[in-house]
Amino acid sequence: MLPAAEAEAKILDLVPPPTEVEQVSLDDCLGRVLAKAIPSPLDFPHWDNSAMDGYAVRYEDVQEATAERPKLLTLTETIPAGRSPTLPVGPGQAARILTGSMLPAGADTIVIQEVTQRQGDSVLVLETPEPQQFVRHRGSFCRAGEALMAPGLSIGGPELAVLASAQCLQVPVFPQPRVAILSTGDELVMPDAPLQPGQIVDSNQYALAALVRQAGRIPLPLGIVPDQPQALRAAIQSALAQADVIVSSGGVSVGDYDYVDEILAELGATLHIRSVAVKPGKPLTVATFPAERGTAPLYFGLPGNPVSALVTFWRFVAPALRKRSGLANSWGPTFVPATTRDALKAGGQRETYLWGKLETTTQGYEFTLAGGGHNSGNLINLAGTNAMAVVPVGTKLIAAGATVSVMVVGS
Ligand SMILES: Nc1nc2c(c(=O)[nH]1)N[C@H]1C(S)=C(S)[C@@H](COP(=O)(O)OP(=O)(O)OC[C@H]3O[C@@H](n4cnc5c(N)ncnc54)[C@H](O)[C@@H]3O)O[C@H]1N2
Ligand code: MOO
Ligand SMILES: [Mg+2]
Repeated sequence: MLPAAEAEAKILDLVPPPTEVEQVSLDDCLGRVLAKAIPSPLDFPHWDNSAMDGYAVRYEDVQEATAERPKLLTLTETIPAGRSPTLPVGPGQAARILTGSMLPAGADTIVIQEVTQRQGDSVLVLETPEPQQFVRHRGSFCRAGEALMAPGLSIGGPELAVLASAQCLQVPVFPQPRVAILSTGDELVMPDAPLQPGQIVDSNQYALAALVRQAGRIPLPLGIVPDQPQALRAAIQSALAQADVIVSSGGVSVGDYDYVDEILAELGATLHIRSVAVKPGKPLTVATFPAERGTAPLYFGLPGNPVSALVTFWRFVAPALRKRSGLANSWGPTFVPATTRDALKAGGQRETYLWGKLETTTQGYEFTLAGGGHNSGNLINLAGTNAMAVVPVGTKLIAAGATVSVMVVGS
């Protein structure tokens, strides 16, 4: 059994970063990954402008202004945002300026209106400002030609704002990996089928498609595959034709109907991992197919137990998808140190994941174990949780009140 950290590193080594680039319109690129650096077409700010409502002045005119000896300046004009100044500010003059307005020639400093007194077409300055105060200088945020953003960034609200500001209407992004999802098992039926004795609903299909979609990738749910070698072979071949990553659940242990590894080998795949020292999730299969076009397809055979499938997805598949999507770094899951409110028990043989709720308190992170059975077949008490406490190999008990590493998995 491979230790979890080694399995993660091995999996990430198998995943090449994407090389193809596609152009997507600005309106459609939320959640995509930027494929190229975006050079700035212009200076940010585009021109010197005011950060406050007040008066644009020449510093030398007001450097000795006080409430007792205010400085009187003659107003040239009012400059609203969105219009160019029409007059320079000469000695003894000021322009009325609003936040975001362009600085007029000659002015170098903004005096906020709170420290002035308006007198018709003139203004009294009652305080000496700092030189150049409240001026946002042209190019001080980013100069034309410099990179606005590096490749590998996930495009969210701030990134969209930058792209829009730079008038980048077509955005270079990496193609999204297509992730085929297969459920193996003769006992599985769709949620609308009446359950016969021995049958259960294929819940993994829903859970895994949701996690793929939440990760911003495209799930291809390919349905239920019976425990028959021919059917499994055909399903994997069909998945290979459509997907970059294949995620199956079930059929990877040592049972009489666990055919996944055997079929993968028959189809020419290289099996890199067959079991990992995690609980739940031990019988995890990771394989690659020879690359026929572009990148070698990656296969994850997750264990069928519902919690095992999700834990192995969060711990191993999600990082691989992040790297495969072109994200620059931080592929691994997020682990935070938390105080556990409950005692955490484990067997000590495998790194053990116990699900529960992570909360932020004034004391820091706190973890509460989900009530009910911590059994890899129990998906019921997984609902409403957002984290997994990790009990390391060799540890059988983490006492209540002690610190534990917690993997953050959702909201
Ligand atoms: N003799 C041994 N038996 C088992 C071992 C072992 O080491 N020696 N490992 C156990 C562990 S740990 C796990 S985890 C499971 C993994 O089994 P498989 O990946 O082969 O999965 P299946 O046998 O097909 O199913 C296991 C379990 O999960 C249910 N299942 C399967 N698919 C779904 C689905 N899509 N939705 C909901 N539930 C699903 C299935 O009905 C079984 O109950 O093996 C242990 N056995
Ligand atoms: O690894 Mo299994 O996932 O313990 O139930
Ligand atoms: Mg089995």
